[in-house]
Amino acid sequence: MTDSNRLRIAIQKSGRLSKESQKLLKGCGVKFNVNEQRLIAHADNMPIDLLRVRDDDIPGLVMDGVVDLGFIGENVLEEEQIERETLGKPAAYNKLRQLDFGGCRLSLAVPKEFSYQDASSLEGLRIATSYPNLLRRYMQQKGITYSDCMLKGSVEVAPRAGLADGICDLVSTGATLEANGLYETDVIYRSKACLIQSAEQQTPAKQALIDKLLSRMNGVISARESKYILLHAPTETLDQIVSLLPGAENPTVLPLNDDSNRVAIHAVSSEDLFWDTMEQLTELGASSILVMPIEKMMG
Ligand SMILES: Nc1ncnc2c1ncn2[C@@H]1O[C@H](COP(=O)(O)OP(=O)(O)OP(=O)(O)O)[C@@H](O)[C@H]1O
Ligand SMILES: O=P(O)(O)OC[C@H]1O[C@H](OP(=O)(O)OP(=O)(O)O)[C@H](O)[C@@H]1O
Ligand SMILES: [Mg+2]
Repeated sequence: MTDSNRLRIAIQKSGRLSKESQKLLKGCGVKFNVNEQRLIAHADNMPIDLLRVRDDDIPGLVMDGVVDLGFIGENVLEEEQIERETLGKPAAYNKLRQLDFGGCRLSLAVPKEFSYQDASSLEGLRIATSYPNLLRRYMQQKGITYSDCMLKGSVEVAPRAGLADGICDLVSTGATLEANGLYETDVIYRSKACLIQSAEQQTPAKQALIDKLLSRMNGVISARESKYILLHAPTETLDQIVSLLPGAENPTVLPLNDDSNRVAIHAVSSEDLFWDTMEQLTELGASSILVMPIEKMMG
C-alpha cells in the first residue's frame, strides 16, 4: 500500500535520464538508496517515494494523478499529450521546470543515397518512428502525406531492412545515424528533460514539499551552471578584465598586501570560463586565475 501523505515521484528505472534524475534529487538533499530489483525506493529523510518505471509510462502516471511528480523527456511528454488529447483522455499537467540534462532532438533522416530537397521529398513514402504524433504534427503543418511504420526501437535500421524510406528518431551526437548510413534532414522537435507535476490539487503539506524541492532544484541547477572565479588583476585593466567575465555582476574587488597596483577579484560567473577567455585575461595582466565549481546557491 502506498501512503498518500508521501510525495510520489516517477523516475526512469534505467536509461538516459535515470542517473541524472537521481543525482538531482540527491543534490536537493533527498536521501535514498535504489535497489535495482525494486520498483519503489523510499527516501529516509523526507516523506518521498520514488517509483522507478519505463520512461514511456511517466507522462500518463502524472496525467492520471497516480504520481505527483515525474522526471521526463519533453519529447515523450509531448508525444503522450497529443496521443491522449486525440483519444480524449486526461492530458493536463504542470511543467515545473526544464532541466539541464537529456538534451536531444527529434529529426527526420534519410539514407545517404536519397536525394533530399525538403520534407516534400518524403511525399507518399514510408517513415519509421517511435513518435507518430510529433511526426504527424510536423508533416501536417507542411501538408505532406506519408505512411508510418511504428517501431519502439532500432528505428535507424528500418531503411536498410527495407521497412521504410526514412526515419524520424532522436539524435544527439549523430553517431547512430552515421553508423547506419543515414543523414539528418529536418529537426522537428528540440527536447530536454523536465520536471512535471500532476494537475490535481495537492494537500498543503505536499505542495509545500514540492515548492521546497523546486527551490532547491533551482539552486542546484544554477550552481551547476555557474563558476566561482578568483584572480589578481592590474588596477589599470580592472574594468576590461571584469567585462570579460561572463555574466559576472558586481564582483568583489579586494586590495592585495604590499601591491597597490594590483587587486584581487572574486566573482560568480553564470557560465564556465573557457580557455580562450582565460588567455585574454592573462594578456590583460591577470594572474593566479582560479575557476572553481559551486556546490549550492540560494538567494
Ligand atoms: N542520445 C541522447 N542524448 C541525450 N538524451 C537522449 C538521447 N537519447 C534519448 N535521450 C533522452 O532520454 C530519454 C530516454 O532515453 P532512453 O534511450 O533511455 O529511453 P528508452 O529506451 O525509451 O527507455 P525505457 O526503457 O525507460 O523506455 C529520451 O526520451 C530523450 O528525452
Ligand atoms: O545521436 P546519438 O548520440 O548517436 O544518439 C541517438 C541515439 O540515442 C538514443 O538511443 P540510446 O543510445 O539511448 O539507446 P536505445 O535505442 O536503447 O534507447 C536514440 O534513440 C538514438 O538511437
Ligand atoms: Mg521508453
